[in-house]
Amino acid sequence: MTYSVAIAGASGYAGGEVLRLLAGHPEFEVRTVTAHSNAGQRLVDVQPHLRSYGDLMLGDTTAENLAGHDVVFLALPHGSSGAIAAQLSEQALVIDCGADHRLEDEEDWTTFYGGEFNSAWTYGIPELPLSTGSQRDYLTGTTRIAAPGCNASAISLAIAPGVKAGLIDAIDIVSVLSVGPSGAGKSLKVNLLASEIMGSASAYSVGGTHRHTPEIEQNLRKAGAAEVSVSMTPVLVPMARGILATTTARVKPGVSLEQLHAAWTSTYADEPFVQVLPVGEFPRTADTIGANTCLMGIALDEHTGRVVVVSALDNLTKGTAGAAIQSANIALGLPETTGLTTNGVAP
Ligand SMILES: NC(=O)C1=CN([C@@H]2O[C@H](COP(=O)(O)OP(=O)(O)OC[C@H]3O[C@@H](n4cnc5c(N)ncnc54)[C@H](OP(=O)(O)O)[C@@H]3O)[C@@H](O)[C@H]2O)C=CC1
Ligand SMILES: CC(=O)N[C@@H](CCC(=O)OP(=O)(O)O)C(=O)O
Repeated sequence: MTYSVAIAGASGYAGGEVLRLLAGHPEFEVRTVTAHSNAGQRLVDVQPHLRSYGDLMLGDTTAENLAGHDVVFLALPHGSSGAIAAQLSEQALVIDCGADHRLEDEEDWTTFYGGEFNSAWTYGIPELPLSTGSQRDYLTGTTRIAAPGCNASAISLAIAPGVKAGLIDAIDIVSVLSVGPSGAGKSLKVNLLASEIMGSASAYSVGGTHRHTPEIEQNLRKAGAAEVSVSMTPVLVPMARGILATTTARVKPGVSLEQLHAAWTSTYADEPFVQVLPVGEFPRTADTIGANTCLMGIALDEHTGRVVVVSALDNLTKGTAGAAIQSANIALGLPETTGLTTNGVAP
């Protein structure tokens, strides 16, 4: 069966990555693409790397233009997808790449985002370990999916195995991330100019203010944490895409590196897209670019009694579009890996 697909926000980075991946998806046929300021242009003129779409035109992002498709990907700014999604058929599979449907707690939404609160949809990290099973179990047959935040994916996947196995103390999780500017989208911002970014590294959302904090804590509660607190600090670095998260947590007394490595390895043993490296090896963002993979390496800092997990992923692929397509595959009962690759581009 071929599913007809519409993509809203097709002129942006996330929408562009959905389109790049869907060009190789045998079951999905992209029929409609929409944009905002770029509506009325040819897709390829706005996204010149997407040559396979020929003369496909960008329409306006309206519920009418998105209606009548089997699958709709929304890659819109926060706060824009809630209203449009509410007008789409309940039969259509809708995947929101933005944050509008990720959080379950209205207070968290108000504190970190503000504006109208929308109810949470089925969360789109299939491999996320839950106290029983994994998030995959909830995705089959769903028609509404909230794709995850990219930093939230890198940190949640890195530390949830230790929470689930009861090997770490979830009340003191600290993560510092190196992130590329494409995570901030395509719109012009002074702090994202090449002249500001090249040759410099700068922290942002410092001091517990990053919007992904409640999303990660929500994930870790579902992994089994009774109490959880996460302190995360992203650092903007000069690489177009990619995230390298270094996440640490105190281990329970007597826990060894072998136990930690075994817990992480067994959690992801059957996962095609999450891979735990052998002891002593740590991932590079370069090996994940364009791939739907999250790679991670684990160490035990015996001096401080903390596990150190280094995880890498491409914010636009496994961090957004790849996770969205993987989750859509599961929802529709297709093989989960359809249209997705574990191979990146190198160098
Ligand atoms: N970039 C990333 O790594 C990640 C992004 N996401 C999420 O995906 C969504 C899209 O992000 P991203 O692609 O990076 O952002 P971009 O700024 O690159 O793209 C935004 C898209 O939304 C359209 N748009 C802008 N304003 C409006 C509006 N008022 N109404 C409707 N459409 C509008 C733009 O159209 P036009 O260009 O024509 O104006 C463009 O197609 C966001 O919610 C983001 O948080 C999630 C995870 C990671
Ligand atoms: C560099 C940069 O600004 N990165 C973004 C990543 C955003 C993302 O993952 O997506 P959502 O906005 O959909 O949550 C950030 O840290 O907020």
